[in-house]
Amino acid sequence: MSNRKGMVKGPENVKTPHNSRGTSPARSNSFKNKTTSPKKNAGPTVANNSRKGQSPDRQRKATPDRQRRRTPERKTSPDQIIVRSRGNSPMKYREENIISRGSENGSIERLDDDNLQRIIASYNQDEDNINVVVRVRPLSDKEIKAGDDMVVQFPGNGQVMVDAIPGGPGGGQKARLFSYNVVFEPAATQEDVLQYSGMKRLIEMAVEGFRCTCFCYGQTGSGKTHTLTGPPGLFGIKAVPYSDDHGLVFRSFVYLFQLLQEHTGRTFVLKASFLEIYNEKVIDLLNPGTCRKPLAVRWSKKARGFFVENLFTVDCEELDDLMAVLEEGIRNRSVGRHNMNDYSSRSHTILSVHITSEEPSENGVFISRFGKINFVDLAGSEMTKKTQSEGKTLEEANNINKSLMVLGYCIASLSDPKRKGTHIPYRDSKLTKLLADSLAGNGVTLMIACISPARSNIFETINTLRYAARAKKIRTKPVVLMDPREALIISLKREVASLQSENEYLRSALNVYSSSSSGDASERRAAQTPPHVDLEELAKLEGPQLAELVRLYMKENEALRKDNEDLFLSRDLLQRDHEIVCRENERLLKKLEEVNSSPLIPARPAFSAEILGGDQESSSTNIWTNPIPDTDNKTADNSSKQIPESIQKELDKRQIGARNNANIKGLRKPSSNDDKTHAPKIAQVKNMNLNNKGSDEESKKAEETDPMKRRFSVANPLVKNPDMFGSVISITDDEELN
Ligand SMILES: Nc1ncnc2c1ncn2[C@@H]1O[C@H](COP(=O)(O)OP(=O)(O)OP(=O)(O)O)[C@@H](O)[C@H]1O
Repeated sequence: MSNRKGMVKGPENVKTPHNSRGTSPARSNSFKNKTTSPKKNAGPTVANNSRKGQSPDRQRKATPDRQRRRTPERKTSPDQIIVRSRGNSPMKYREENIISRGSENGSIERLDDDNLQRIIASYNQDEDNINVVVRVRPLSDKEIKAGDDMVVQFPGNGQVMVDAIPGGPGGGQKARLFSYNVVFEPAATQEDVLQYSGMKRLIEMAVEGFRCTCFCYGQTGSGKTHTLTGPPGLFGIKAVPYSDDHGLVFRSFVYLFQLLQEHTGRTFVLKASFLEIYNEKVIDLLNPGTCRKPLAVRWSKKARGFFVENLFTVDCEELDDLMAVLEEGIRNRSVGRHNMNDYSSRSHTILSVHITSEEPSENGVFISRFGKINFVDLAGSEMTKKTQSEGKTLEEANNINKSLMVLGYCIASLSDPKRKGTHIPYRDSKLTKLLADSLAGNGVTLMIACISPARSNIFETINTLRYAARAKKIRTKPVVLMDPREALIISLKREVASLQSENEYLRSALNVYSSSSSGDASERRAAQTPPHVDLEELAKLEGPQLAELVRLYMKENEALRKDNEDLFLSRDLLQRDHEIVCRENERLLKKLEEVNSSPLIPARPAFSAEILGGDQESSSTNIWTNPIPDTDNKTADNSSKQIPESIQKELDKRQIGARNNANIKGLRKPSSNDDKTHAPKIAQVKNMNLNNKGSDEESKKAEETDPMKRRFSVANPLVKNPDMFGSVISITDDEELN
C-alpha cells in the first residue's frame, strides 16, 4: 500500500486508473473487493445487510480484511485521508441521513421530529438560484467538412448570442442574446471548466454537508460527456494516465481529496454509487449483474426524497477508489452510435459521492455532516430524423426525449413564480424523481448547458439556451444535513453563548464593576500587599521583621477574603438583576406580540421601549405597543416622562436606578436571533469564495487578448462577487436584438 502515499497532492501526482492499475494491484483489488464481481464483491457496504428483499449477493459476509478496515481507531499517515467505515448498507446509509446517532454518551433525549427539523433549518442557507453556465464546443471535423459555420457569438460578460435565422415561411427569427453566470467558449479547457464554473465551490459545500448536483444538459453530440468525463477512450481498455482531456468528474475528485486533506480535524467517510437510467430502468453501473436487473425507485418518508433501492455503494478510502468507480461506471454504461455521435450516451447517468464527516466538539460530542455530490450526465435530446435512429436506437431516443420532456415541464413549473406551489410532475419519470431534490429541494445545483456552435444545430442550440435560462430562475433552499441531536447541541450551545453575551451586556450596562469601586479594591489591595521577600533573604530576617511580614500577609489574606465575599455578593445580585430584567423583557415582548396581533388598533411607542431604547431623542424604537388596554393606559400616556411605579420600585429595591440611571439607558436584551456571531460555521459557508483568486484577473486577461482565443466570459455581477452560489444574477431571458 505504500504507493497510496502522496496520491492526492494535485493533478501532477495523481495516479490515474490506468496508471495505478498497471503499477498497483492494490487499487484494483480493493475495488473488486468493494463492488464489481458478483462472487467476490463483499464490500463493507453490503456485509451487514439483512433488509427484506435484499438481493442475495448483497448479503455476503465481509472478508476479514474488510472487517479490519472498519476499526475506527485505524491510524493513517499524515498524507492519507482518515476514513472510518460504518459498514452500512446503501439503504441504511440513506435512512441514517436523517436519524443517525446522538451524543457519545447518549444522554440526549429523542426530540419531536418537527422541532429537530426546525433546529436544523436554522443552520441553513437562504434561497438561492440554480447556477447555470454554458459550454460551447468547437465545430467538429464533420461539421467543418460539411461547410457548417458558427452561429454563436460571444459579446462577453457571460453572454452568448445566437445569429438571426433568415427567411423561411414564418419570416425567420431575430438574433437572440442570452446571459448566464459564465460562458465557456470553444477554446476553453477542461481545467477552465473546473476553475470557473463554480464546481469547486460545489465540492466545498458538499464537504460542509450540503447535497450538491452538477448536471450537463444539451442536444446529442454537444459535449456533455466530454465535459464531465472527457473524450471517448480515456477510460477504455487502454486507459490514459493523467491527461488534459480528463473531465470535470476526475478533476473534482482530485480537488475533493485535496480539500479533505486540509480538514485535518475531521474524520471522513466517502461512499460512491453510479447508476444509469436506461429506457426508464435504473441499472446499477457498479454491479449491473449479467442480466442488468433494474432497481426500484422508492420514496423515503424519513429522508423525504426518492432513492434507489439496493443500489450498490462503495467505500472509497482513497482517490484511486473514486477513480475506479468512475472507470467502472463508464465501462458499464450504455453507449450507442448514430448519425450525430459515434459514442452517444444512451442513458442518463448519476454518479454520487456521499461525504460523511465527523468533527469532535466539546464534551466528547461529535458533529456529523452528511454531504453529497451528484454528477449527472444526461443523455442528449435527439431529433430522430437527424440522428437517423432505428430499432433499438430509436426506442432509446424516444425514452430519452420523453424523460427530458418531463424534466423540461418540471423546470418550467419551478421557474415560473406564478406556478409556485402547484404540482410539479416529478413522478412522471425516474430521472425527475431522482433529480427532484437537486432541482427544487434542499440542494445546491450547477447546470452546465452544452451547445454546438454549428448552423445545422441552431434550433437545438436555441432550445438548450432557453431551457438553461429557465433553469436559472429556479430557486432552491440549500440545507446542511446534520444529525438532529447534534444540531440540537449546537443550538443549545449557541443559546448559552448568546445568554452569556447578554449577561455581559447587562453587567456592563448596570456597571456593577464600576471603575471606582474596582479601583478602590485594587488600591486597597496594593496598599496592603506585603513586600516581596526572596526565600534566601527570608532566612536572614530578624524575629520582629518576620512577625511584621506575617502580620502583613494575614492582613492581605483578610482583605482578599473580603473581596471574595463582595464578589460573591455582587454575583448573586447580578443574577437576581438578570432574572428580573429578563422577566421584564419577556413581559414586554409578550405585550408586543399582543399588540402586533391586533391589526385594527394603531400602534404607538411604549414607555418600556423608551427605557430599553435609550435616550428620548432617539425614541424611534422598534418596540411598539397598543395604548388601548386599560391596564397599560397609564404607562402609555406618561410614556416619555416617567418610569412606571412597579418598575421604579423594582429598580430602587435593587438600587439600580440610583446606581446606574445613566447606564440603564440603551439597555436592551439582545435577541438571540440578532446574534449572528454565534451562527455556526456551516451557516456561513455561503460566503466562502469558490473561485480561484486569479479568476477575475484571468477572465480580464482573456478578454484583453484575441477574442478568437478567449476561453470564457463571466457575467458582470459575478466579477464583482465571485461567490456564485450566493449571488443573484438576473437573466436576460431570450432577449431579442434588432
Ligand atoms: N469542448 C470540446 N472540445 C473538443 N471536443 C469536444 C468538446 N465537446 C465535445 N467534443 C467532442 O464532440 C464529440 C461529442 O461529444 P459528447 O459525446 O461529449 O457529446 P454528448 O453531448 O455527450 O452526446 P450524447 O448526448 O449523444 O451522449 C466527442 O467526440 C467529443 O470528444
